[in-house]
Amino acid sequence: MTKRFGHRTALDGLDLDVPAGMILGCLGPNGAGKTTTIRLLAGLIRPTSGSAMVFGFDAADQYDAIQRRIGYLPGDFVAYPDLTGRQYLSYFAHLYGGVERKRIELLAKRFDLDLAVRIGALSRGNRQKVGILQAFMHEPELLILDEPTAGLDPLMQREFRTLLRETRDAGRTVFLSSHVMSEVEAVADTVAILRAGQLVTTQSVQDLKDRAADLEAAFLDYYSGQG
Ligand SMILES: Nc1ncnc2c1ncn2[C@@H]1O[C@H](COP(=O)(O)OP(=O)(O)OP(=O)(O)O)[C@@H](O)[C@H]1O
Repeated sequence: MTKRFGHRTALDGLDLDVPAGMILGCLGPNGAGKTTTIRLLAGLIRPTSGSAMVFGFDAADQYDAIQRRIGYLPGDFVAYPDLTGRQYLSYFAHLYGGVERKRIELLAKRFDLDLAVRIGALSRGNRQKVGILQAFMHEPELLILDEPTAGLDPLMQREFRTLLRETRDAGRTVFLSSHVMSEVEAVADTVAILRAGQLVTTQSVQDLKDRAADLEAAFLDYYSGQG
């Protein structure tokens, strides 16, 4: 895929496969094209050339065919401030074709989120939890998550990682972006590194661990173009 915004090239011929049943972590410096990739996969924007195929459907042109099968968490998650978490999630549950209320309540309990509070009155991390529930509650086959742990405290990050592993172990697929190599290392099976709109490398996390004595240093080399 190539995506241009005016004269600016956000993605420059990106060719990437996300294997089913895996967690793929997408890393890269600011402006590398991670969010653009995610928005293309989620069918929110159209590539300038090329295509994003999800379950064999064109994500932008055949969005209706994939909508209920994906869970999307935007990087800048914002929700209607006047609704409570419960009202907001019920609305989306309806759009998704129905979600068991019990499942929403269980997820909320797990993340220590009070669904009776107005979203506008929640802290940033607690708002992010509403976004996480929205993405996961209908148990989609593919999760597309833009910096999902932003704002979460360490305990909640740990809970979120457990949820990701359960999701993968249930045979579902996760594509997530992150700035934090240690986060990707902790959960992902595969890492894709973008730089300046291009794919620098895709590698299994285990391979990287085996090869690099200092993983953080290896990643920084990739980031800066030395790798
Ligand atoms: N709507 C837009 N209009 C113009 N330029 C855009 C738009 N969206 C993204 N870009 C540009 O495309 C490039 C890639 O941006 P993108 O947000 O995908 O990067 P990123 O890897 O997610 O960065 P970060 O780590 O800072 O979130 C940047 O140069 C950005 O300025």
